[in-house]
Amino acid sequence: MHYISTRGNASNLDFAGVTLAGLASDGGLYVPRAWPTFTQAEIKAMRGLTYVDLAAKVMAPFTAGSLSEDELRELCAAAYGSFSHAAVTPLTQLDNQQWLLELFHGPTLAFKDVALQLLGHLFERFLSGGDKALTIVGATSGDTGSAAIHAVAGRENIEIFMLHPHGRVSDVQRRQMTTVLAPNVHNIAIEGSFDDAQAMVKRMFGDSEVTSAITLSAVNSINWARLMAQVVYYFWAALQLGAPERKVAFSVPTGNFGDVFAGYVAAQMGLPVERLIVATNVNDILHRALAKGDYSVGSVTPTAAPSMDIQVSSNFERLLFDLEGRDGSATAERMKIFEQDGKTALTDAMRSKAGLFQSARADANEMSGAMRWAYEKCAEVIDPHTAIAIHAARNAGISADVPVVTLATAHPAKFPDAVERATGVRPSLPARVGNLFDREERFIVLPSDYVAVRDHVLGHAARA
Ligand SMILES: Cc1ncc(COP(=O)(O)O)c(C=O)c1O
Ligand SMILES: N[C@@H](CCOP(=O)(O)O)C(=O)O
Repeated sequence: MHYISTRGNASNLDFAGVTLAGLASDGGLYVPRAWPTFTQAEIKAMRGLTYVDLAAKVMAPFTAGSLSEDELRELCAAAYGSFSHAAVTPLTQLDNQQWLLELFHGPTLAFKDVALQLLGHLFERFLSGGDKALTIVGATSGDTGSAAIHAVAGRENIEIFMLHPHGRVSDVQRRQMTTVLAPNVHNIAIEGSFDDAQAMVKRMFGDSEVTSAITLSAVNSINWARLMAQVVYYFWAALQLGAPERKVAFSVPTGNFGDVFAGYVAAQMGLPVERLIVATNVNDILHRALAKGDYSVGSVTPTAAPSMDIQVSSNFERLLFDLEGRDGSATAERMKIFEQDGKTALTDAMRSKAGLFQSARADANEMSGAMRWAYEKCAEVIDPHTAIAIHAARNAGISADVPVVTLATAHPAKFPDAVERATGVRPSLPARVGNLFDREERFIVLPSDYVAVRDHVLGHAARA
């Protein structure tokens, strides 16, 4: 399998290459040269597989040339062995139509673990025996940070720098990062927003002072391997609900557009998907883009679903590339205008090509209402991000015979205050997380200034 950049001006790489590279050298994101597909018979034959076996089967076409299906299965077994539920990502029924896909049974209680536990093993495999030392730089609005840190803490030849917006993540989210005291972990609180942090991370990949000195890699969903691992659970859920004979709709709490893009990839591979519902909070740039063609950056409003307080969604570029007919120059031009002006308009033709997507926005009351509905009518305590997608799922007008699966992206105990306000229930942290509030924290605060952050990274980076 070969990978190309969405901006058409970087070397093509194999799977090992894109995993280590993270972002393409032209600023674009790597995508497979063509979407691999399964026949309906092949999908039917996946029924009944364990999560690990299914993961190896679904991902094998993407790793071909770098890892065999057997090698991949071994890595998946190691990655998913750390999950607290035997089903890895269990499916729970809410009512006659609504289902929850619980993605929070990994070590840090969010869907990020599904991909990042595997990515830790992939890094180790691709670095082993060589003399490369990797410097990972990532941005987090709360969940990627701890999942990535837990995946690489203490690993040899890797230093990780994680940027989070100072004071804008929950206490649990911050402590899940800052109480990991392994010497290769560097937490940086930025006096700015997640978008500021993400922009600095991307800028480092194009900065020759950085790239000539150290080998950079990414743990955010700009790294293709992240998305690849997230495709699996769409197959997992749909197969249990009757695929490939029956279509399934998914409702996805969305910020950086990675999780829902993984659903789009599953559909490109042949999974019968009825609809992908892109659910946003009041930071609704993606809702405006899909509903009206207006992809324009506004200012970020802090919400009780802080992981989705995002304006510039990295993976939307991967969709734009497909909507532009996989034309790298056209995508590069569009992204250049977007980076300059903070806006770009989707044509009607592009919007109609994106017809699999439907979008919705939930405000604070709608989010709380969905938490209350889940608790009072279905006896489920859900987190604020999941609630946004539940609100969208219940109001999407999907035909009653189509199951709707909401991706439950975080454990409610990550956001106890918001959950308690809505339901009266204060969820407690699972024992496996330990007592975060008794542990020492370590992080530094830096201004939202690219040079200050870059110099800090260069001063502490991994060197072979
Ligand atoms: C709990 C939670 N839900 C939803 C999202 C949004 O996912 P994505 O950025 O893949 O759109 C995030 C952040 O990524 C998150 O941490
Ligand atoms: N919500 C995310 C933001 C980063 O998203 P990613 O999927 O691109 O890593 C977070 O929790 O950090």
